[in-house]
Amino acid sequence: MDSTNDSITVGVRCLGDRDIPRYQTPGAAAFDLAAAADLVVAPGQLALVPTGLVFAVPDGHFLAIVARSSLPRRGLIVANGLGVLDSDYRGPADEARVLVLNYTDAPVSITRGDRIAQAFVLKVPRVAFVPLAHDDGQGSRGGFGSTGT
Ligand SMILES: O=c1ccn([C@H]2C[C@H](O)[C@@H](COP(=O)(O)OP(=O)(O)OP(=O)(O)O)O2)c(=O)[nH]1
Repeated sequence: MDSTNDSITVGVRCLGDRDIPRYQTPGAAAFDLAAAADLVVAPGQLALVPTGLVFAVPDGHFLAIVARSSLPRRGLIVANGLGVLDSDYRGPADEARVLVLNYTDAPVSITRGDRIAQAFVLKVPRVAFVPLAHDDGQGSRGGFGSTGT
C-alpha cells in the first residue's frame, strides 16, 4: 500500500522534566501520553491525570485523546470516550489531562511515567449552519436498528 504521508507541526511545551511525546513504532497512528504524577484512583471514581504537556495544535485541528488498548486491563477507562483538546487550549496552564474512571472495586495506582493514553491530531472543518425547512422532501429513514440486525 502506498500513500503520501501528511505531516503537520504541533507546538509542545513540556512542564517540569516531561519528554516530548514520540511515536512508539514507525507505523503508529498515535503517540502515547504518560502520567506526570503518581496517583491512586479510588474504586468507582474519576481522576484527571496530568500529562505535563501543553499542545499548540494548528487552527482547524484538534488533538484527540483516547485510551491505549491496554488501559482497561489495569482497571481504567478514558471516561469521556474521546477527549477533545481545542486549538485555543494552549496557554501556559492549559495542560493536557486524561480523564480516567476506575471501573473496579479496588484502588488503581498510576505511577509517573506510565503511558496511559494515546493521542492524534485531526483536521476539523468549521461548520456554517444553515436553517432547513421542517420538511425538505427527504423523508425519515429511521435508525437504531430499523434496518434489522
Ligand atoms: O480529555 C480531555 C478533554 C479536554 N481537555 C482540555 C482541552 C480542551 O480544550 C479543554 C476543554 O475541553 P471540553 O471543551 O471538552 O470541556 P468542557 O467540559 O466543554 O469544558 P470547557 O467549558 O472548558 O470547554 O479541556 C483535556 O485536557 N483532556
